[in-house]
Amino acid sequence: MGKTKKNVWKPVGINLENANELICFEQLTDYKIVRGEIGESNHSDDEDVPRKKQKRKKKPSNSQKLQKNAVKRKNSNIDSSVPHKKTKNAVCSEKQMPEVAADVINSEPDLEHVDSWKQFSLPEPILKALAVKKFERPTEIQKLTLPEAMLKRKDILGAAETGSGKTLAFAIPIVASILEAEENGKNISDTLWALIITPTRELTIQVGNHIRDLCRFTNIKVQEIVGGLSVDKQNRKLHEKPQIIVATPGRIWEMVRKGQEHLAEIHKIRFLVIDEADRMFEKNHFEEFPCLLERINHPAEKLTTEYRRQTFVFSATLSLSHAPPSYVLKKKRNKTKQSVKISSEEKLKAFINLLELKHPSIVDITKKNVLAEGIQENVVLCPMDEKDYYLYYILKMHHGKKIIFANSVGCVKRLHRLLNLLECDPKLLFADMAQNQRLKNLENFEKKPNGLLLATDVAARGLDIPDIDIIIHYQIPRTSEIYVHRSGRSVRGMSAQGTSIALCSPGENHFYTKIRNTLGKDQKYPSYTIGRPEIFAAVKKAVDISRNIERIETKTRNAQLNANWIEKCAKEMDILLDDDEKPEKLNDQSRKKQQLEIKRLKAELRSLVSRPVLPLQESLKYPKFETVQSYIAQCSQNKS
Ligand SMILES: Nc1ncnc2c1ncn2[C@@H]1O[C@H](COP(=O)(O)OP(=O)(O)OP(=O)(O)O)[C@@H](O)[C@H]1O
Repeated sequence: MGKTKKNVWKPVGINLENANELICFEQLTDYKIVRGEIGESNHSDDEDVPRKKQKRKKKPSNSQKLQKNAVKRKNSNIDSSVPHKKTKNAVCSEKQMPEVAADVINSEPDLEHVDSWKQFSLPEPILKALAVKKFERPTEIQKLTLPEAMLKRKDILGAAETGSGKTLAFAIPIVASILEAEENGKNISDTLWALIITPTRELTIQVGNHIRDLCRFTNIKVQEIVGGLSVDKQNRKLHEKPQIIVATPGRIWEMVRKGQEHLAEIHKIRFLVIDEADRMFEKNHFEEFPCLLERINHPAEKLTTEYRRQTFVFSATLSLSHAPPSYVLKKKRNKTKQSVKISSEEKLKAFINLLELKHPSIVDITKKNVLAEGIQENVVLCPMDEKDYYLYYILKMHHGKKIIFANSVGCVKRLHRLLNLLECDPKLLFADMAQNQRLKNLENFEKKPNGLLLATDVAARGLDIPDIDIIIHYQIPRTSEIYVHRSGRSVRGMSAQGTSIALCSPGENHFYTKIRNTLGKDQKYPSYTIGRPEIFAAVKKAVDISRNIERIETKTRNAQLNANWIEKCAKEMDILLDDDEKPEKLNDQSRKKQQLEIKRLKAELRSLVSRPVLPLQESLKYPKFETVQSYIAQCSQNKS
């Protein structure tokens, strides 16, 4: 809701006999929506104006946008209070970092704050970058990985909860190794040194930015290579010969296959990182990934000790063990006549064999329940067709940033239409969307304190967006891994808290039970409570109206599409349709009637959704239900 100005409240005549806890109903008239910090409405006309103006401006290219984002991130992290002193390693030319250079070069981060990193003998530019980020001490996974990777030069299989800092655990050894090689007089400024593979484009860009942050006091070049953006532009970027490439498997393989010059010696990379490794090795996904691995591990190119490569394999669910899917189970049972459950050790062994790793260090600090500490879990058990009520209720009752996950694109699209009608301003993210739209939606979501993202599992892994309060599983995910990763979008870095709410219909109950079993939880479901039944009733009404509008609009749209298709086919085949073959179309009168009905429903809906659900100034950060309860108690005291 926006803040209101010039409010005029007018009593509304409604029968309140059965609404015990309801205080009153009023209609707000003569108001003006002012964009506020909490819950901006997408219905407001104010929002459209600058957008239209922006359209006229020449749009920046995608790569410009990405670069701008990277710069924005850099600037937001820079502590400019202390003067800068150039050091041997930190030869950062102003030409290379034009926009950040001024701040960075004039500031000398205080290395006292990063004392606890000094045990790893990190090069000074890395310590400075950590100081700028205010990362005072390593996280657990970093503490355990760095000595193995940097001092013992081991391959690593790393498993730690979501949001625990795995990116730096593999990035620091790479950057340190480049700096060390330079220090030893090697000219490797144009050498492809490390390749990092991640499963999604957004994650690739995020990891690229993260590493660029780490390299801000160096000359190291980092480049992202992802599908969906121009191949030519990315080709040009590779002509700059980046030392670190972060990529999705499909696009990088395409470029390797086509003989891209900088990738010609990909078998000589010193570091290979497979982030979200369990996802990368999933059957029928990333078909190009085995080809890429084969090229990197080409037997004819057996490397001398000089080129010994280190491989880092990371994921929050790397060692999560559970029974395979039922269809695999059935097949195996027929053969072995016994139940098969892959153990954590077997799973890790499979990665070691697939990647041909020799004596890797296994750093597995996942806890029994795998989920990140600080995530509060809840479940709503409800019939399928009531999920929309609970969803909207949760959105209305709790402030903060939220992500709604669904299993299919169709479901996400339907919810998008519904939540738009309910003025929740959801941003969409699914794999088939144009890449620039995906990035734009993510950026818009990130910016808003009460942002709402509606996504498929393309957003489930790795995305590191600060301050996400609530994750809603609109549909129960089919695997425990997805549940862990989805929920893990809410608790990032040190000392964060978040909530994961699953909407579970009777038909999904066995999936939910299986997830709980795999994650070692007991069978007592942590139930979500409806604190305000009267609000739930109002929410239900609004959802019903929206569904009604959505149903009418979808029906009309589908009928129109069908009619167009039949007519197009008939024209292409040069066939004249008989009257009874012609697709049914609404006549003018029916169309007008339908439009009036939609108009009426929309007006009714608007009056419902424009009213604040809770007349409290205070924001209801989940799960502070006691705030509502004490408000009700206070109101009834005032009444009596
Ligand atoms: N030592 C540190 N101190 C404070 N914050 C840190 C530290 N290391 C990393 N972070 C921050 O923690 C957040 C999560 O880090 P990162 O994205 O690497 O987690 P992750 O373990 O890879 O999570 P996921 O499994 O979900 O991909 C990031 O915002 C990162 O900047």
